[in-house]
Amino acid sequence: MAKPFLSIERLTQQFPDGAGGTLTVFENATFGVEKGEFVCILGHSGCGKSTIMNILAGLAEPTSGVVKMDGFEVSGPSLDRGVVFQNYSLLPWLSALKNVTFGVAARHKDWSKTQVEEHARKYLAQVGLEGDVVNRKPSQLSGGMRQRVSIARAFANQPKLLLLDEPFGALDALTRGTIQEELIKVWSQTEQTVFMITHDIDEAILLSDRILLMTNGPMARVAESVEITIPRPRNRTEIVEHPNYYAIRNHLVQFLGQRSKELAGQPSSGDDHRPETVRIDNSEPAPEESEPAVVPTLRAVGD
Ligand SMILES: Nc1ncnc2c1ncn2[C@@H]1O[C@H](COP(=O)(O)OP(=O)(O)OP(=O)(O)O)[C@@H](O)[C@H]1O
Repeated sequence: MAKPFLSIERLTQQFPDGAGGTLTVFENATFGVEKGEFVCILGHSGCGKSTIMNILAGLAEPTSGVVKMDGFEVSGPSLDRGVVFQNYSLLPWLSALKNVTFGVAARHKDWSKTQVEEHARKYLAQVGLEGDVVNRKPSQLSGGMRQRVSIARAFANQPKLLLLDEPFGALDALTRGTIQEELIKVWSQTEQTVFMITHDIDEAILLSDRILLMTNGPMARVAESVEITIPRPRNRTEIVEHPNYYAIRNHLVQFLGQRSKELAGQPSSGDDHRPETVRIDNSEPAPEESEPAVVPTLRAVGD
């Protein structure tokens, strides 16, 4: 089988537990991400999502296991992997525009100043930042605007892999909704590969091609890969009308509310440690002469 663009193989992370022992946060995490795919990871606090993200970014080393991108092992940070954190991480002394041109100029040393600026302005405009506002410093922008600059900066650098660590976590619901749609727009125009952490189930369904589900830590693992069988383009108001929406949502809620605990600490069933693929599709006619479809038990559990 061909290797995916991004391949995470048997990643294990241990830390000292503070009492002289060892804490195994996750064990043998194994999954792939295809080129151009948008994948979200969901799991309870402490299962190791940010640790996985830091390893993918090259900011941390796993205890064991490897990450390969385009066939090469990832080690150390690189312009090929862009990261957007929750807390914006903009350079406070530079304007919004300069925060974006900074990376673009570093990546395209042969471009003229005008070329760099046009490129940066194009990405800022895609997230709704046009005109004089791009000359403001981060302290003169709202939280939502700052996060828009972070997203524009990340996409403008055109990394092979974009890592988003709860990029909307600090935003109010309305701003969050608008920026989610802007993110979809930029992503669909660039076809970049995105790996994102979120705690928001509806956000994950809206944005993802696939959602990875982690069991609770310690000894967490990536247990399921849930396909989002809802066609694009998607928008927040119409997506809930799709026949698959609540079936997928209930499956995710049930996993996070119940199965993530039940499966905690259990080793993966197969030798390859890959997550089980879950495909829920009520919009397809049932194929004839096939096994009866396994319908996941639906159970309402509060978030
Ligand atoms: N440098 C470190 N040293 C020791 N323990 C650490 C270190 N970094 C993370 N941990 C521990 O590893 C576990 C996983 O942390 P991580 O931040 O990756 O979880 P998470 O799933 O992203 O959580 P959240 O959803 O709350 O952000 C936690 O128990 C945390 O205390």
